[in-house]
Amino acid sequence: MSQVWTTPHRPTPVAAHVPLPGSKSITARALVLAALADGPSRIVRPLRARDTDLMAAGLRALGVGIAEDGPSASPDWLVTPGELRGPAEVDAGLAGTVLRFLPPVAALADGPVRFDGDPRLRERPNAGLIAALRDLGVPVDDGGRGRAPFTVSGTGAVRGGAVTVDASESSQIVSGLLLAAARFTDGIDLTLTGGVPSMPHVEMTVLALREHGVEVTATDRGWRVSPGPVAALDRVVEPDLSNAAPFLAAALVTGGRVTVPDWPAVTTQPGAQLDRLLAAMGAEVERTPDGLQVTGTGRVAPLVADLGDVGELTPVLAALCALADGPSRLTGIGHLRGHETDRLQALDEVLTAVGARVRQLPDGLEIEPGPLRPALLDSYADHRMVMAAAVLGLAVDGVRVSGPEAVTKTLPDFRERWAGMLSAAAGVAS
Ligand SMILES: O=C(O)C1=C[C@@H](OP(=O)(O)O)[C@@H](O)[C@H](O)C1
Ligand SMILES: C=C(OP(=O)(O)O)C(=O)O
Repeated sequence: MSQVWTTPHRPTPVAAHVPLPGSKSITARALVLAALADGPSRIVRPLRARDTDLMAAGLRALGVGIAEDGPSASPDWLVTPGELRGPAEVDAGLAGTVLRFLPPVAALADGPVRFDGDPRLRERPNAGLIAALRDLGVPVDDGGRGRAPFTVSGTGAVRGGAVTVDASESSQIVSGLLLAAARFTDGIDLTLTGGVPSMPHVEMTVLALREHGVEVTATDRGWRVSPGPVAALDRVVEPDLSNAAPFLAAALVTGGRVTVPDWPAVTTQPGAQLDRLLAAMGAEVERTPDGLQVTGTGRVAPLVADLGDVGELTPVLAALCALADGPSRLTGIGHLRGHETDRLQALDEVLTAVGARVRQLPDGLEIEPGPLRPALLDSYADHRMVMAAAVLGLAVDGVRVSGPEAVTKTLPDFRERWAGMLSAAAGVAS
């Protein structure tokens, strides 16, 4: 039976340092590239959460060695590439990264690999990836649905070469193809048919490939990856800046101060854009020797922004919009209808329940704050909807959310960290 979490109400300013575990997106890329590399790689401070554990399990099912090494509280992952093989089953859970990054790896395996996952995974769009794999010479049986469940029947090699890809529904389709492409006989010359959301995540993929010694060129139509070895690489994973969003938002909502340490000076993580987005919403944002420091000024300003590059920040930013002192308009995020849930619909329901007036646009939301009221909210099995509910609960006494365990997807101890932040007296909240 699903739990219900009464989110803590906080009428006084918070003051906390909130260290955060590793980035989901960097951990996922590190695992895939290490699995395809020419020798063993060490991943230090990997995110350990449902999505990344499923990525590791999927790679193990394909023949990759992944072992824990180091202190038992936060072991490294040692990844030893092996001969990729089927038959295998990959449980993608609700992880878009597993759904889109592992089929091109499975295409390199000898034998059939079946992909499936949670009921909602079966609704997440994947036709662009399946069509591209077929065009690259890889048989995929998806029963004509363009979604999971599907079976990739690799023969141990992928021809690769020129391919035209529709990645309008997810940047992960591009990332998945690029990550495996150096191991295709002819590499890949990928042409996009249209737009692609979440460009920073594609840039993260390109950077990770280059760090592994892979030649990647941006073309005027897409990207080209040269065939060749993927060099083994030891790497330390940056903290997850998207998961910093609810904690930094707490400073804004309560007029307090939150610092997230180890904030990278340069990064491709979209969460890095929280500095400008929270500043636009009224926060004072400063990089200190400690990390990124966000201070609330007592005002939450409305936001008018295209969030197409930073879609995964939307639930928390939309929660802030419901607490702002004017109407907001968030656009460029039509693809969020294919995320863990239809996030535009879910945010409409949740923000309306706490008193906002919400209008869905084809590619976004208009949010007009209203008199706030307590409500029982649904998590829609979406980790970021739980985090959004927590932000609302700071300002609205009596916000409850069902299914809070959805946070296991990327931050299993979110509720403990949230409580730690609220109980810290200008101290460390971990
Ligand atoms: O490549 C990645 O690690 C991700 C890309 C984005 O996906 P979409 O382009 O499907 O939004 C993002 O929303 C997701 O959380 C992680
Ligand atoms: C969209 C997200 O996840 P996924 O990697 O499953 O697409 C997300 O974490 O916000």
